[in-house]
Amino acid sequence: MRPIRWDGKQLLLIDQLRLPEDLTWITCKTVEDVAEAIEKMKVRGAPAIGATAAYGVAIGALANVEKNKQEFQSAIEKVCDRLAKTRPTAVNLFWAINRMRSVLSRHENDDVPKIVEQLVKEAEAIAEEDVRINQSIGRNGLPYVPDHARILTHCNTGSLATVEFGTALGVVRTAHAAGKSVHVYADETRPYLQGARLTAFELSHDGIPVTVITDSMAGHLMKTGNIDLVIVGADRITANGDTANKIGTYSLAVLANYHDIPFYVAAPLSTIDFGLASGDQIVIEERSAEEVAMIAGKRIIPQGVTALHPAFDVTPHELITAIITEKGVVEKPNTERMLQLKQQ
Ligand SMILES: CSC[C@@H](O)[C@@H](O)C(=O)COP(=O)(O)O
Repeated sequence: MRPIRWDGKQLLLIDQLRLPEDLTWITCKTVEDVAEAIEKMKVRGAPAIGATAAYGVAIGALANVEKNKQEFQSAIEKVCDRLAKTRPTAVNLFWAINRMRSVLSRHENDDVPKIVEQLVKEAEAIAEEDVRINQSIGRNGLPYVPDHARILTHCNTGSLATVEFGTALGVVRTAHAAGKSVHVYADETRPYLQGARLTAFELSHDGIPVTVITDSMAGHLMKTGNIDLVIVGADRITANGDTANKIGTYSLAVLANYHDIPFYVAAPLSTIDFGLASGDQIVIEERSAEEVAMIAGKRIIPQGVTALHPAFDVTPHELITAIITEKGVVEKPNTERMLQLKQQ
C-alpha cells in the first residue's frame, strides 16, 4: 500500500481520518492543501509527513516557475516556513524541508525552471529512499523477532505512517514474510486511535494476526506473560537515544522494563536529531483538548471539565533495549553508541 502518490503536478494522499471505514484519496493542489493535510492529520507519521512536506515544496516550486530568480527564492522560503509550522515534534518534517532548502542553495546559479526540476526530483528521491530505508530497517530488526513472538505495538508505524512498508511495522512485516509466526497486539492509541483504526487495518489487510487492546490493558498482558517484545516507532530521537513517540509510549517502556520485556524503537536516521543532546529539549506538540473530550463526534466528558492533549511523550534511553535503524542497531543506546552509528 502506497498512501502518498505524486502524479507530476499534485499529491494524492489517503485520508487517514476516514480509515478504516472509507479508503478515500485527497488531492493536494496547493501548498495550503498540503499544510492543512498535515495539520489536520489526514496524513500523519514522522516519515510520511516529511515526504509530504517535500512534495509540498515541489508544488510551491511548480506554482512559482514563472517568477524571476529572486522572487522565486523568496516564495520558496515562504513555502518552507509555512510547512515547517504544521507540526512541531517529528523531526523528519524539518529534515525533509532542509533537504529541499539545500537544493535551492546548491542550484542558486541555475535558472528557475532548472531549480524547479531539481526540487521535484528531490521530493521524489526522498519518497523513494524512504521505501528502501524501511526495508533495511525491517531486515536489521528481523533477528530481534523470535518465531511465535507476541508483539505489542503502539500508534501506527506502517505504510500509512511512511511512504510504504513502515518502520516498527516494517520489522513485523519482514518477520512475517520470513515465515516467522507473529501475533501483534495493537494498542488502540487514544485519542486518535491510530492503533485501532490504522495498524489493525494494515495488518489485517496483509493477513498478519492482530488483536486490538485498549492502552490500559498493556500492563495486564505483560504481567500475565502474553507479550514477548514491544516495538514502536519514533518522531524524534535525540543524540543520547531518548525517544519522542506517540503519547503512551513512555508508559509502555516503563511497564516493559518492570516486566523484563525487550523494548525496541525502529526508526530511520532522518528521525535522529543529533542537534539535541537529550529528550528534555524536544518540543512536545499540544493538540486541542477537544480531541480528547470527543469520541466519534460525541462529547464524553462533562461540559465545563477540561482535558489535556500532549500528543507525544519522551522515553528515556535507559528504558530502550535497542534502536533499529537502516544503518544498524544500537543496543543499550547512549550518546557514545549513537555517535558511533552516526560515524559508521
Ligand atoms: C513510522 S511512524 C513513527 C511515529 O511517527 C509514530 O509512532 C507516531 O507517533 C505518529 O504520531 P502521529 O501523531 O500519528 O503523527
